[in-house]
Order: sequence, then C-alpha cells, then structure tokens
Amino acid sequence: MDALELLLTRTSSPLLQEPAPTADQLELMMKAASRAPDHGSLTPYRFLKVEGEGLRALGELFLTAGRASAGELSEAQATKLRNMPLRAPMILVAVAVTQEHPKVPVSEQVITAGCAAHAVVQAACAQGVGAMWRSGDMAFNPKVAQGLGLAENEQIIGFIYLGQTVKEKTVPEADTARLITDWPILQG
Ligand SMILES: Cc1cc2nc3c(=O)[nH]c(=O)nc-3n(C[C@H](O)[C@H](O)[C@H](O)COP(=O)(O)O)c2cc1C
Repeated sequence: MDALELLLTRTSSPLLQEPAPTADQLELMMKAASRAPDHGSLTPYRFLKVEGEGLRALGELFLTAGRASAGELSEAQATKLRNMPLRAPMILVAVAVTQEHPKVPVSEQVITAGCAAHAVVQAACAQGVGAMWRSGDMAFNPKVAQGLGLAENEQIIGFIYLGQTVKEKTVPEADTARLITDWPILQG
C-alpha cells in the first residue's frame, strides 16, 4: 500500500478478532510511533501492551474503577465494563509522558503523543492489521491510571484496539471545502 493510499483510505475497525499482531508487526508500529513530530525530541509517550489474561485483568480494573467512581453498578453495567477490553485480541494503552520544559509546553507534548498513537494506527492499517483508537470514561479514570502503574506525569490518551478486521468499512466522502479557507479573506 502506498503512503497516500493509506492516508486516504484508513478506517477504524470496531469489530476485531484473533490473531493479535505479531512481534514483527508491533515492532514496525513502534518504529512508526518513533517518527511522530517531536519538539525537543522528548519522546513524550509510551505504550503498554495488553493481551491474553492481561485483557481480563484490564476488564477487572475497569470494573473496580467504575465502581469506585459511580458506586453501585447494575449487572449489565458491570458486565459491559468487564468485557470492554475483550473486544480485540490486543490493546495498546497509549500513554502521554509529559514534563515541564522551558520551550515545549505540556500541551505540545500531548499532541506529539497523539501523533505517535495515530502513527501506530496507520502502521497497523498499512500491515493489514485492524485498529481502533478508543477512549471513554476509563481513559480518564484515575483508578485506571493508578492500576496500570502510571506515574504522576503520565496520562492515558487512548486504548488502541488491535486485531483482524471482521468487517471492512467504506471510506466516507470527505467534505474538504470546509476544512480550508483563505486568510486574509479576499475582498471582492
Ligand atoms: C482521542 C480519541 C479518542 C477516541 N475515542 C473513541 C471512543 O471512545 N469510541 C469510539 O467509538 N470512537 C473513538 N474515537 C474515534 C475512532 O477512533 C474512529 O476514528 C471513529 O470511529 C471514526 O472511524 P474512522 O477512523 O474509520 O473514520 C476516538 C478517536 C480519538 C482520536
């Protein structure tokens, strides 16, 4: 797949099944992440790889965190939280790792982490691996961050679900005209 074709046709895969990406495929995803634009070369990101029993443990962590923040949960809510990570054979937790820096504000570092996460998604797609970047309440729940062992200067920016695509999506038509305008506006 050529680079432009990838950029113009990538779609997310909400439904994913086995197999998980191979070690070689993951290595290329990490190399792609390493090419994210990075002011000051701070590498303000890292990924946690979760698969197999780890996915079940993540589901239990979601449940514990959900109970801690919402109190009593219905059986349906508990099952939903517990099963969330089981929607793919592998999840990469994308983590922004920020620091105070004289020239690079934290907001820029989080943008770099986002670019790295998207590079992972693109590199997955380029290799025929299905991917979907998800967040949701669990990404912002401090108990989840704590349970994953994140430090004070770290935050979850997404869960990248990876596996084999069950159903290809069609690429929607892009309304590009509203994306770009001339500045200054030409009088006339
Ligand atoms: C930071 C971030 C968080 C996201 N969180 C979710 C999510 O929790 N649930 C969801 O359905 N899509 C989420 N998305 C959007 C999907 O990844 C995806 O882009 C969207 O479903 C559109 O599909 P497409 O990528 O095929 O255009 C998120 C995207 C980003 C960048």
